[in-house]
Amino acid sequence: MAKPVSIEVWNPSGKYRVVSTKSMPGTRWIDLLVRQDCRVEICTEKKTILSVEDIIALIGNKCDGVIGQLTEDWGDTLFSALSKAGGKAFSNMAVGYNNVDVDAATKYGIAVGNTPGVLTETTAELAASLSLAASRRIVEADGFMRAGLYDGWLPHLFVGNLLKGQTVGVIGAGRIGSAYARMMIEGFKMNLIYYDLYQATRLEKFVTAYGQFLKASGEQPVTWKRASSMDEVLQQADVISLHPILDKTTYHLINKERLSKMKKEAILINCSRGPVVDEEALVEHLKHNPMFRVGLDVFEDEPYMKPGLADMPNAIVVPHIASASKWTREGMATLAALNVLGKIKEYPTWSNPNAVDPFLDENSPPPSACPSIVNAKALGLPVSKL
Ligand SMILES: NC(=O)c1ccc[n+]([C@@H]2O[C@H](COP(=O)([O-])OP(=O)(O)OC[C@H]3O[C@@H](n4cnc5c(N)ncnc54)[C@H](O)[C@@H]3O)[C@@H](O)[C@H]2O)c1
Ligand SMILES: O=C(O)[C@H](O)CO
Repeated sequence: MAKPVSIEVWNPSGKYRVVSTKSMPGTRWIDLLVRQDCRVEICTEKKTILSVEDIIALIGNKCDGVIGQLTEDWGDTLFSALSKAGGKAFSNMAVGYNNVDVDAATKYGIAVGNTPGVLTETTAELAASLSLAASRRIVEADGFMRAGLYDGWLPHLFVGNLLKGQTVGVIGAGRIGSAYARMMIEGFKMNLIYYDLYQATRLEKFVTAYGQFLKASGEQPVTWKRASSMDEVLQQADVISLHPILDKTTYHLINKERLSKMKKEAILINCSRGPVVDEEALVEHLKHNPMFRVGLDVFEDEPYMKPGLADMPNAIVVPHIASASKWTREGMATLAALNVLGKIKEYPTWSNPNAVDPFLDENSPPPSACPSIVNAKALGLPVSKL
């Protein structure tokens, strides 16, 4: 028998039971659920990653919907348990949902929500921060200062790379990849080369217009190129940032062979998902190429790092914090709660999950719609006309 899991309860007499596997930032998400007659149960277990068994215990015999986290394994077992408990909806508090078996959810008629849009700029800002930190060796230099090693200015001390005029490579030019590209182009006047399965038309138009503006101001214009293969990006770019989804096509997209195609002094940034990079091959590459640098927010076996990575001075590592701004995390909690609430209330799905601002305005009630349901089509859910 599954052991009991500790919880905090809001609105005990609410008609619909909604479980959140973690405490989430802000209180708006709780208020919105409570106002619509939900009893909200928040798991208060101390351990960071809940097991399938823990979550089954949380779901119990009657549960209308669950808000879960990207660290949890939402497969057939959990969707079967949720369906038996009368559940209709699950939402990840994340845009990525590689931890969710969407087909299994669809089989049980359960909607799967995610939280796009609200974290686009925040995640892109961390990728940009890592790009700067790696190119100017900020973390190494900080450690040097704190160790009391600085004894005066020297011409060779922590010499890094100038970004201006160099080429930024983006692999996966979707929402976040495009926002990152704009930051690097507008901020540092870098040229763009990108690879995606689809054409990033808006991004191309932006770079063209910005290039014309620079030219008209007597400056060197920036340029863009859509690469016909990923290797073209790897060979030509000075800074490469990875922003695809994680699926079978992107698993170990960056491996030993592909690393060897990159420039010796290139910078690689990963704020997508850890398994997009073969981390063992990366550690070897870092060892043999001291001027090659990486900035990593995500890891292949989170929360662990592959042996040797933490010892590499040419690696900057942060613990999956790319979306960690207060506004964004509160917004993610709101979108996840509204996905679950909307399905319970049989609201239609929002027509454009990239335009979620109306759900985030704290001064007005959110639209009566589910902000983003990834299996809406498969479930035949209606689309909002709002
Ligand atoms: N580190 C973090 O905290 C953090 C935060 C947000 C998102 N993410 C990750 O970033 C991912 C992207 O988010 P998004 O909102 O930009 O999604 P998105 O769907 O807008 O963009 C993903 C892009 O990847 C492209 N793509 C898919 N397969 C590809 C392939 N084989 N080769 C090249 N491109 C491919 C798609 O065409 C799409 O343009 C999420 O799925 C998530 O895993 C991480
Ligand atoms: O996919 C996501 O949303 C991130 O990994 C966490 O913000």
